[in-house]
Amino acid sequence: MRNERLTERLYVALDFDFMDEALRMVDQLGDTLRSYKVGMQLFYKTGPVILERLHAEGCKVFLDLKFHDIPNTVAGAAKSATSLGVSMMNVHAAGGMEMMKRAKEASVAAAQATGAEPPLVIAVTQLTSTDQQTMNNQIGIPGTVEAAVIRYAKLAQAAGLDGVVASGHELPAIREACGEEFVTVIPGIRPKWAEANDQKRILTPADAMRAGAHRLVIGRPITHAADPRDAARRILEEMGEVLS
Ligand SMILES: O=c1ccn([C@@H]2O[C@H](COP(=O)(O)O)[C@@H](O)[C@H]2O)c(=O)[nH]1
Repeated sequence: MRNERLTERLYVALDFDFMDEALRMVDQLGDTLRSYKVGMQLFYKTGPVILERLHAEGCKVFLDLKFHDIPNTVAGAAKSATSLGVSMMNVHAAGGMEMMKRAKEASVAAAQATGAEPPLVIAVTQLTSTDQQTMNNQIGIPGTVEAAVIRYAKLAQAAGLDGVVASGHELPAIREACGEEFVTVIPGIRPKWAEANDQKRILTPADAMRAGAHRLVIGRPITHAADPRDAARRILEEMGEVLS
């Protein structure tokens, strides 16, 4: 996975209200980037047609709907999402072992039924917008964020999932606990020149690559930039410098 081309290791979050805006961004970025994340904001407005349009452009899609429900419902959602041809989808690790296991099994079965490559199914651990204080005092999870993330990551791995979404801060501990092959997808990425916005556990693209991230997810530093293509190029350059 680390041998993937740089452009395949950076997913741009298409957090837009309308399909036209999202497709304009894809057009603007051109061949600089071809991997996109579609989340709730856009998918709930457009439905699967946005995925068809991105696939028709030859882009890879991470469907970020963060399923969290009873195992039977999440298994059904994973089956439906797999039929949409996405290359990666996610569930909340807080849904527990059976929910995650059923999601992965349903996804593999749905892909096998059509002879398609099964998507990666990964688990969201602790959102990058939460810090220690919020986690302990509001959500009520005791201990450090890192300990909570590792607990979720080990549970996801035991459930047969392919990897996790976490912040770059926990990367070394995840690699130690779950091994090098367990996929790490890292949002909360902020180049030095970008604002943090609502993200709390942030890392620069270079630091995340140095810490061993498989894939980065970046939205606003690219999509809200005056020149998104230039922002994407600068980020890819920063990632590339670490690898060279
Ligand atoms: O812990 C998480 C899980 C998912 N996300 C998603 O990633 C992008 C980040 O966008 P930015 O504009 O770069 O902040 C966004 O779509 C989130 O839904 C996350 O940030 N943290």
